[in-house]
Amino acid sequence: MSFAVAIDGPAASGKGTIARAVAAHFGFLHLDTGLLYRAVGRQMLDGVPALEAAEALTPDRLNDPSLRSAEVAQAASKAAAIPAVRAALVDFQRAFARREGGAVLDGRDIGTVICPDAEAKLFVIAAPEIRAQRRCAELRGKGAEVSEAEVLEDLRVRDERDMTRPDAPLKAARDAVTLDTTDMSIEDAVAQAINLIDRLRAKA
Ligand SMILES: Nc1ncnc2c1ncn2[C@@H]1O[C@H](COP(=O)(O)OP(=O)(O)OP(=O)(O)O)[C@@H](O)[C@H]1O
Ligand SMILES: Nc1ccn([C@@H]2O[C@H](COP(=O)(O)O)[C@@H](O)[C@H]2O)c(=O)n1
Repeated sequence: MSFAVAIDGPAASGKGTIARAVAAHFGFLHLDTGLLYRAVGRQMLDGVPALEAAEALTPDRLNDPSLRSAEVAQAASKAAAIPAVRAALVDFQRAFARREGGAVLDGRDIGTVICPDAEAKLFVIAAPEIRAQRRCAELRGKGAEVSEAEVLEDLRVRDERDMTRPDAPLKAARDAVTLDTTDMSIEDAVAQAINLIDRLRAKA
C-alpha cells in the first residue's frame, strides 16, 4: 500500500529536517526534490543547458555535496522557473510518491502539482530572520564564511522567484496543514508532524 506525505515550504523553513525524521519514524522513503533542481542548476553553472541536464538527470548526481552551496541554490531556482525543466522531472517524483511502503517528498509543489492526492500535506514556514539564522549556523558549521544578512538576501530572492513563477509556484495546497516552526524546537516540530500523520493514517 502507498501513503504519500507532501511537505512544502519556503527555503530553509525546516521541511527537509521534518521530512527526514518523519520518514525514519514511519519507515517511509524520503526524496528531497530540491536536490533535483540543484543538480540541474549545478550543471547549468558548468554550461550545460537546463533542459538537457534535467532530461539526462540520474540519481547518482544527487549525492554531490557541492549541491548545497548558495550559488547552486540560486541556479536551481532559475532552472526551476523553466516549465520544460519541471515537466522533465515530474514522472520520477510521482513514481517515487506512489511506491509501496510509503514516501515523504519535500519541495515547493509537492502538495499542489506532484502529488495533489497525497494522504498528508504539510506546509512548513518560519520567519525569514529565523530561517536565515538557522541556515547561517548550518553553513558556518560546514566551514563557510557567511553573514546572516547575505543568507537572508539569498532566501528572500529565491522565495520571491519561487512564489511568483507562473508554473508550479510555491504555495500551500488548500488542504495542507501549516506548521510555523519559528518558535519551535526541531523535536517539537517533528512531534507535531508525526502526530498529524498518525491521525491521517488512522483514517486512511
Ligand atoms: N525547528 C527548528 N529549530 C532550529 N533549527 C531548525 C529547526 N528546523 C530546522 N532547523 C535547522 O534549520 C536549517 C534549515 O533546515 P532544513 O534544511 O530542514 O530546511 P529546508 O526547508 O529543507 O531547506 P531547503 O529549502 O534549503 O531545502 C537546518 O540547519 C536545520 O537543522
Ligand atoms: N519541488 C521543488 C523543489 C525545489 N524547487 C526549486 O529548487 C530550489 C532549491 O530547492 P531547496 O529545497 O533545496 O532549497 C528552490 O529554491 C526552488 O526554486 C522547486 O521549484 N520545486
